[in-house]
Parts: sequence; structure tokens; C-alpha cells
Amino acid sequence: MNQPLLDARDLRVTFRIRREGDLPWTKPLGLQAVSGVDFTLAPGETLGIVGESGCGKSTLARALVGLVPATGRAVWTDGKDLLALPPSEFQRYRSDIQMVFQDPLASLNPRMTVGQIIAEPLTTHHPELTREEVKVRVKDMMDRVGLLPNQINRYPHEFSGGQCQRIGIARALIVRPKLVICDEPVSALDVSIQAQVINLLIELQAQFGMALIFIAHDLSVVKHISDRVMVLYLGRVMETAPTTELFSEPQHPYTQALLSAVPIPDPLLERAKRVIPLEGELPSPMAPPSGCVFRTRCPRARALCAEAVPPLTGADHRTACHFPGPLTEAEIEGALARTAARAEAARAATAA
Ligand SMILES: Nc1ncnc2c1ncn2[C@@H]1O[C@H](COP(=O)(O)OP(=O)(O)OP(=O)(O)O)[C@@H](O)[C@H]1O
Repeated sequence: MNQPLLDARDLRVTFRIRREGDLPWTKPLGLQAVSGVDFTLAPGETLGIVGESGCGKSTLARALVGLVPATGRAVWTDGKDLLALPPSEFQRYRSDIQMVFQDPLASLNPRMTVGQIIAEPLTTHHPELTREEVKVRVKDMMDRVGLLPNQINRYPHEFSGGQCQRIGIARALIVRPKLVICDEPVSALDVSIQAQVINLLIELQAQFGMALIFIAHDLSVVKHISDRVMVLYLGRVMETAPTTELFSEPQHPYTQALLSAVPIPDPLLERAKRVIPLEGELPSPMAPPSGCVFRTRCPRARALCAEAVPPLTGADHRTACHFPGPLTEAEIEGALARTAARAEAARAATAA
């Protein structure tokens, strides 16, 4: 890769948690939401981030735009470590890194007109622009995202969810950022609208050349839009690879389980496919398992997995697993049998 746009090393975010009933002097517990995440993003590249709810996707995104404090390094293309910058200097980079949020309506100020909402980052970062210049750019941006420029004086509640997300995208792109972080940008939208918004992002990326970090639950959406995918589990990277390779040759048992749950559009294939179960519950991030954090739900876990943290190894396709590779029939059968036995035991306990 030529000069990366962003080189993130050992990113960590720890929340201090107070439980109900804790006395004021009780030491808060640490919840490591992001734990030693490394990735590199090239200019114009799209990195998809996937993983179950609570695995740290949003926290990682928020750390990159300074919304939550993080440690580690996030080196921008000019060599500056964004995490080491004082807030005043970090603000200068905020026009280069914009964010699109999940809930389009909630993320827009209801008391501002669409024109004011879209113009805000522009006037913040370019106070030298005249009102007329700002208006011209806002109308141009509205047109590019498929909004009618004559809707500039309307308010967010007058728009549908999909249109609100277009407003959010226009607001993010008006300052021509080098990176847009999209945190579940379509999950709150109707399925019919989701594809339109995704295709809009792809079109705008072709026009402006910005890189995207695209966070989503839906793996088919991630597959469609991403050049690379990073799989997170309990705040750690389990696997990262170019998209086609990750989907065709997943090496980590967790990635294999996630992919096995993706619906196949052909009903016959869908009925015949085997879903690899994720055994048991997601452990608490406040007390993650020793060694490999995925081991308590892994069909292949062995003694070593409890003893040593697997390093993320590989060049372009990287996996954090002591025993990577496709799960065998016997391993999947074992996981299915254990899952069925657990369900039976839970049923019996409820009936008793
Ligand atoms: N402000 C906060 N204070 C304390 N804990 C937090 C805070 N924000 C997130 N967490 C915890 O950090 C962990 C990661 O949460 P995060 O929202 O980043 O996950 P996620 O993968 O984005 O989940 P989802 O897909 O549901 O949005 C979770 O255990 C969550 O409860």
C-alpha cells in the first residue's frame, strides 16, 4: 500500500463503570470496549467493520472522531497521531473525518432547516466563505444526494427516514472529507430504501474519492460496499482480509459462524445450508475469557486457547486464532449437539 490515509495501532477504549449501589469511593470497574485494534486504511478504500452487538464497532468509530477518549495511535496521512493532538489542533482534522450516524432523524437538529444543518460544518471549517457561496455549495450538495435544492428551508421532520439520511450524508460530505465513518447508516431504514442509500454512498465515493469505514450488522451490505472487512469480537480483531477472500475463505471460527448465518436468496440453498451455532452467551466485556476471548463459544477451542492470546498473524489476510482454518463436519456437529443439549437443559429447568 502507498502512504496510508490512516494507520491505527493498538487502539483501546476503556469505560469506567459504576454499578447500582456502589459507594462513591468504590473503585469503578473497567470495561474494555476496544482492545488493541490495529488496521490500516488506504485513501479511497472502504473498510467494513462487522461483529455482534456490543463488540465495540460504534466505540471504535467514536474514538476515531474524538467522541470518546482512546489510547494507542491513529496516524493520519500527514504523520500526525490524531490521538495525541490537543483538542484545538484535533478540530482542524475534523473536517477531514466526518461521520454518518445510524438514526437519521435523531442525528439532525430539529430546530434547524436542512440548509442550516448541511451548511454547519462548512461554516465552522471555512468561515471565510460568504453566505451566498455557502448557499451555492449546500444546494449543489443537496442535488448530489438526491434532495431537491428548493427544499433548503424545510425542517428534518418534513422528510422521510431515507431523505434524512441523505441530509446526514450531505452534511458529512459538504466539507469534502478524506474519510467518512458510517455507523450503521442504513439499519434504521426500510429494506427498500437501504439499497438506495448504499448505492448513493458508492456513487459519491466514486465522485469524491473519500475513504469509508462502514459499520453494519448486515454482512451482505458490508460485502457489497467494502474492499476489506474487519471482524470484531469483544473489542478485539478476530480476522481482517480483502472482502472476497474473507467471504470465500474465512479462517477464524467466529467469522465462519457469522457468515453461516447470512441468508441465501435461493430458498432451496437456504434450507440446505448449515448454520454454525455460536455456543452459549456473549461473555461480559468486564470479565472477558482468558487467552482467546472467543474460546468459550468456539467449536474448536483447545487447552492452548485458554492459556495464550492468539496474535493477529498474516500479511493481507490476518487471523487471530491458534487453530485457524475451515471447521470440520465433526466440529460443527459437536457445536450443534452441545447447543441442543443446552437448550434442552434450559427447557427442563424452566419446566421444573
Ligand atoms: N458510554 C459508555 N459507557 C459504558 N459502556 C459503554 C458505553 N458505550 C458503549 N459501552 C459498552 O461498550 C461495549 C461496546 O459497545 P458498542 O456500542 O461500541 O458496540 P457495538 O458493536 O457498536 O454494538 P451495536 O451493534 O449494538 O451498536 C458494550 O459492552 C457497551 O455496553
